[in-house]
Amino acid sequence: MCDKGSMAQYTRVSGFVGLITLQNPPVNALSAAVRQGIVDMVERALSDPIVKSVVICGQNGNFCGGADIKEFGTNMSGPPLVPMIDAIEAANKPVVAAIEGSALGGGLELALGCHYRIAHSKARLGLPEVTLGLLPAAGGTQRLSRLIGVPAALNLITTGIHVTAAQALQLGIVDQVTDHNAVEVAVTFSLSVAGQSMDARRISTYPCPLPSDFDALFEGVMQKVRQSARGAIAPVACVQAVRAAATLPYTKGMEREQELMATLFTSGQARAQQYCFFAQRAVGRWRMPSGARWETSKPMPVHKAAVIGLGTMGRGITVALAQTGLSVVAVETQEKQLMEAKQAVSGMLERGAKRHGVAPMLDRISYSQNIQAVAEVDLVIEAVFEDMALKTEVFQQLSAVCKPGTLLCTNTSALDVDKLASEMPNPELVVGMHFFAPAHVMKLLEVVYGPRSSPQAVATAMQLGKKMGKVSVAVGNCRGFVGNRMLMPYLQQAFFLLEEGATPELVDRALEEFGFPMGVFRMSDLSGLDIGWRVRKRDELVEPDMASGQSARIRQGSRYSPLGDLLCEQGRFGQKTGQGWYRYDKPGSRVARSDPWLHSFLVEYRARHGLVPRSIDHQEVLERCLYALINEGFRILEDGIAAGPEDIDVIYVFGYGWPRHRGGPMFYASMVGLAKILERLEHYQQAHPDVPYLQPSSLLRRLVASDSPPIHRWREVIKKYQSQL
Ligand SMILES: CC/C=C\C/C=C/C(=O)SCCNC(=O)CCNC(=O)[C@H](O)C(C)(C)COP(=O)(O)OP(=O)(O)OC[C@H]1O[C@@H](n2cnc3c(N)ncnc32)[C@H](O)[C@@H]1OP(=O)(O)O
Repeated sequence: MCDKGSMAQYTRVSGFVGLITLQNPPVNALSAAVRQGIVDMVERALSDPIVKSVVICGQNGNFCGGADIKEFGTNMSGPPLVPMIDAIEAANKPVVAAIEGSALGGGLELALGCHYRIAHSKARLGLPEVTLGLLPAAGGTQRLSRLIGVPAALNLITTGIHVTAAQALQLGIVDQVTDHNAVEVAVTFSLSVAGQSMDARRISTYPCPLPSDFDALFEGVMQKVRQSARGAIAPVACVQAVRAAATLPYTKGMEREQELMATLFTSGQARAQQYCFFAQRAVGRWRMPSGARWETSKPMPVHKAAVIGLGTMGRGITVALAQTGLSVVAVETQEKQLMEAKQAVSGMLERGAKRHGVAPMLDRISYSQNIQAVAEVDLVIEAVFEDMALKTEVFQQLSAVCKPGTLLCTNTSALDVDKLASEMPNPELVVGMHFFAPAHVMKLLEVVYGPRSSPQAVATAMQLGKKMGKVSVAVGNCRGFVGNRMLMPYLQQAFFLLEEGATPELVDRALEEFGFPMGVFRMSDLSGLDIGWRVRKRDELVEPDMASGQSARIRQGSRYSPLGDLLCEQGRFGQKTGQGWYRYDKPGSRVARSDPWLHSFLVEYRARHGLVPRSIDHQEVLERCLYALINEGFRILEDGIAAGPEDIDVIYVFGYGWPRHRGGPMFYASMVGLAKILERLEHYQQAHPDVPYLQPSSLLRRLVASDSPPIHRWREVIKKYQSQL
């Protein structure tokens, strides 16, 4: 007996069991139609005298990915989740959740309303609402706290982590884990408990186990959450909701959960985080200006890969490749460096394996000092020193050694990928794979294509990035690609602000209060001031052109601040030398302390250049640094280097610490209002006419002239703009 009409299919199985199957591919999200289906089918099962028990499962081996995120922000119709789940819990016949695939968010909340939960061993469970700027408001905060206790519930709900079935069993979230067909196991089990009272299985009736150090626990968690959330409101609301579970009766706790959710639901932060969710998925659907795109470009199979150069980046890339299960040939010509790298890579793999409870992939890697060892690999990632001549030489050797068709990737962060490709006999096989340090940890990968890169090469690098657990974004080739190119105006404005009267502390505080984990100066100290210095030297910016009679603060016709160069000349390279924009207790220390030397240096510098310091507030810091960065983002879109604003936003959220609850720079611009961004850029450009980065981009002007359409419609304007160029 079967009813296939709705988005929750009803079947009677084993004679007496009502089986309700959620049907909303790909993740069986709880859309209005699915909720209606569940309500109807539960009612039907409970009113059918033949049915003794009920099992709820999801189609295609996937229980439920939670509420339908696409419905948020629309006029939500259909039955609400809370009464639907309450009705399941109140049922007088046993209801068993058969969890395969994912039970996330509203999906897990639905399962918590059931009387029993049986999970397949490969299932994953969690309440990730916090990552969407929300909280689990279908009773999740109230039921989970009662079921597994406050500390464990706080951990799951404030971080949004997914746990494995085995972990869920240990925590007490599920009652049984099986390697067999979870639906069949659940059906058999449901019959074994048919006829029994379910009173003891209704989680909402459980008392919430209170930890002895209750106040200290909440205080500690709240402090931790506030520190790591950097202004995000959802994690704080999650703690408040769990506290309500611990201190209030269930119905009152539910009222508090709803109240907190109401504030989050309509917040700009929730919009930003939900935008990020979809943007992260949208970047996988890449397209190149040539028209080549993800659906029509088939990746090449990659079984064996090589890494050339085992410095910091090469080591991280080797680890990341080995962790995906690939065979890796790691090449380093310097013997000492090779020995050190072997040790470091083994350590990283062992630590990673321990953390994830898996075997370290040490035997996946073979080391060599000889580039000939890469002859049989399918793909090479070059990670040698950032020098064009050296990279060209390595690539030429690779072309001679590798089997035909091997993909040649460079991990350059700044050099011209197309120029490198043009030196090769097969330029179509060359792409950039720009990893971020540490490469085995950081989620972002920029896949850089030039005009000669083949769609297949891009598809292969994108797919490999995905396998490595990266968020891969395909971008065009230009100076700094997307991320570093946008960083240039941001850094430049920060330097100018120091010249005009700000301190590194003031600038960093403004940016950290905005939500960055580190302000620009603390970040520069961490990465090393010498890196930018080397680039500026290569660009011949460091030496003033006295012959031209121009000021020491003008280079190549534009305003320039030599502050960073002057610090480097003093050997102040940041944390590694114990001094940079801040001072550190010793080289390598991480705690940045205010440095009186630096403050006097700034005073002298301003006096020497006739600069009269003025008071600068946080608003000016944010507008100058962030709007200049955003302006460059518009230029990148104009140039077709990024396909859409989502690509830029994903790069900034996953690679540059842009706070997720602000959605990325381009989303932030859309929230601030494009007309306001334009007006402020024009204002600052008038005040600083010698700064080209403050000149508003034509695309920004065009968007404002087109009534500032919402961000999802920018691509149409960009397309029109580009077709008119
Ligand atoms: C009124 C509210 C009351 C109560 C609170 C309840 C709130 C919630 O439940 S909020 C939702 C909580 N759930 C999640 O956050 C889970 C989100 N999804 C995922 O983490 C993953 O999609 C997955 C682990 C479930 C599957 O991963 P994977 O197999 O890698 O697939 P994709 O991520 O690429 O997703 C495929 C496809 O499905 C879309 N999608 C996924 N989840 C949802 C969802 N909950 N609602 C709507 N759409 C969803 C996803 O966007 C992909 O489609 P596109 O490529 O077109 O974007």
